[in-house]
Amino acid sequence: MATTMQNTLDILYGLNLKINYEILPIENSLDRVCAEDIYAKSFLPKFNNSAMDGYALIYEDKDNELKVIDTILAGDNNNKLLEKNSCIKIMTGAKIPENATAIIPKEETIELNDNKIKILKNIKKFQHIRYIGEDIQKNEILIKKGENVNFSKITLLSSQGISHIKVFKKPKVIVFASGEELKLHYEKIEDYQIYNSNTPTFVARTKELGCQVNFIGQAQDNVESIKELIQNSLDADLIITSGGVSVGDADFTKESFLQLNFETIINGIDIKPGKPTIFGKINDTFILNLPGNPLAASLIFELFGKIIVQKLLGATNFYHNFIYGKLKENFTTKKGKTTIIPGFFDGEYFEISEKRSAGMVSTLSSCNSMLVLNSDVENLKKDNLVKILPIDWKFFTDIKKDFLTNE
Ligand SMILES: Nc1nc2c(c(=O)[nH]1)N[C@H]1C(S)=C(S)[C@@H](COP(=O)(O)OP(=O)(O)OC[C@H]3O[C@@H](n4cnc5c(N)ncnc54)[C@H](O)[C@@H]3O)O[C@H]1N2
Ligand code: MOO
Repeated sequence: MATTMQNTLDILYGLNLKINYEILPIENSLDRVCAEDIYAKSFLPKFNNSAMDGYALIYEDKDNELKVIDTILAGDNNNKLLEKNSCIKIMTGAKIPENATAIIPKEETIELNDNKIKILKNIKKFQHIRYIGEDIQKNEILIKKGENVNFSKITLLSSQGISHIKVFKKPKVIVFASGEELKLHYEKIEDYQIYNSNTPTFVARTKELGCQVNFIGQAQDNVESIKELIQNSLDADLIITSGGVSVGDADFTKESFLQLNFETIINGIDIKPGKPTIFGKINDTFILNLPGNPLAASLIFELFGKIIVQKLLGATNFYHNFIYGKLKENFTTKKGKTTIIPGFFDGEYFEISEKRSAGMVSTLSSCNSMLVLNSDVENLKKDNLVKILPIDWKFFTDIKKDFLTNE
């Protein structure tokens, strides 16, 4: 019996996986998931320092002529103290004298004779001083186990002199398809044959999502051929196949997996498109059998497969998130089934794709997101707020927009 969408999500959200880690230099850990909690080794700044090129002084002396008694450059270990009515010339980033209580930028002073300066502007106590620990406190958590390592985490790590971290190993994914009518894109085809677009699609998609992906060719539509590919893939964390899961005379995928002790976790999902989806495992290898229809396969992967990948990556943020947008046009559908609707979100409006037939291949190249409609939805009105799930979320546009926020 088919599993509801909600139960399918809960099963996937609840998958309990043991994922192995490796230790990498931080330069090579980009887009990996951190496998340990990482704490700050020291305060940042490590010492009180100047935010400006100028002079360090004792605030109370601000109205007097100040004698310049020394110069401190960034990187100097100069422990000289200020005396009454003195100042020390200081550079941005340099350690300030222990008794300094303000920094005056150079351009807000005039140089007098006798190596003296005078302050030209009002100043505030403690101005332009960057205090120890105001950026990062010693022992503060920098990256939590399960968080993605992106450029900003590299900033944290390098600022702390952390050179190597534990990250989860990239999930190993193997993708193949079955179907006598299918040929790979580098093969010659007859007019009655079809290019296999699903395999390259999921090789690309899982690579984009951070997996290590292997391509092992394509099965013929018979049990022995499919079994050979499966047996060759059981060192993977996840096998993704498409096609051959329905009830047709040449649908052998299910049978082949069952002969290899496939443990079924989900056998059909109550959703449109993509109902014939199967999910299960053989030993420690998860297997996602997507429907052959290309759009159905991709939408099911975006809604469910991506959660499996997030979990295999070791990420703790594996729940779907959404943003609200307005529906661009009125929309009517047949109720009774949870439905995945692809479309394009321009930052304000979600426009439902007109091409939504499960067998299409062209739809997603002009979509960046999707809606999931509850089974009781029949009519959605223009301007209704809808919950939009991103697919492709590098959020740029080909239209020049004013993005400034005004009061
Ligand atoms: N009598 C029924 N027929 C069908 C049902 C049903 O419930 N009863 N379900 C339909 C639904 S829904 C779907 S989805 C498909 C699922 O079929 P399969 O997963 O068995 O896939 P195939 O039959 O092999 O192929 C379906 C379709 O997709 C094309 N295809 C397959 N693989 C690829 C690929 N790698 N790249 C590009 N295109 C592919 C294939 O040529 C077919 O057109 O079953 C319905 N039928
Ligand atoms: O559900 Mo099928 O997945 O319509 O193509």
